[in-house]
Amino acid sequence: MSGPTSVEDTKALLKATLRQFEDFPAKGILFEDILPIFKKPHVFQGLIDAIKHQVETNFSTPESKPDVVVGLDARGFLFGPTLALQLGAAFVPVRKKGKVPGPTVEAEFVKEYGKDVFVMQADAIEPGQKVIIVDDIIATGGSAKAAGQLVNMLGGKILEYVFILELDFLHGRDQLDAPVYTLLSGQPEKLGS
Ligand SMILES: O=P(O)(O)OC[C@H]1O[C@H](OP(=O)(O)OP(=O)(O)O)[C@H](O)[C@@H]1O
Ligand SMILES: Nc1ncnc2[nH]cnc12
Ligand SMILES: [Mg+2]
Repeated sequence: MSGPTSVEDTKALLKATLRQFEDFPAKGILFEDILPIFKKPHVFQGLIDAIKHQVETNFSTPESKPDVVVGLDARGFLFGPTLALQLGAAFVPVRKKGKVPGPTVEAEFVKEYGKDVFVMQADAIEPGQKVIIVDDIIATGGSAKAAGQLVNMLGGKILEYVFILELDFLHGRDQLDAPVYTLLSGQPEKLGS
């Protein structure tokens, strides 16, 4: 079949493309592997088209259109820049500590299997710019919350958070200060359940 794929078809394709690995990177974690998406151009294209459609539907006027897509180091970098180009928006990376020169802002966070520090260049976002924050997965929400804190520190206005997959039993979205859009949700609460 050729031509554009519907959002429902894209969700089914994404679900069929993700892989799970038990006990990675730590015992008890069921790891959701998104990398196979990028081996299949039609699945990657469907992902971008579905998110673009959602953003353009919800923020359709020139006044509401996003100025910036913020992507989270590292897996948010795999599709954030492509999405930004498609939306006619800038791309700004949130990086892990130790990689970014010049004046920066920082936020510490705890995630499903560890803790880290996110950093953004202090001139990356202008006050009042409208921002969409993207990442592959929301688990506890610690990473996305920290990214949101950085955007807020620079005076950006967060329109929404976008994820490919939500591990909904961890209720990560409850930590976030703007609407959340995810294409897929769900995961068994415990390995083997
Ligand atoms: O909702 P949370 O509990 O914060 O977890 C979600 C985050 O964890 C993973 O990143 P990770 O830093 O592990 O790896 P990456 O560098 O490959 O993106 C994932 O890509 C999300 O960014
Ligand atoms: N279970 C999981 N699989 C992949 N990435 C993750 N990031 C946080 N939890 C994750
Ligand atoms: Mg990540």
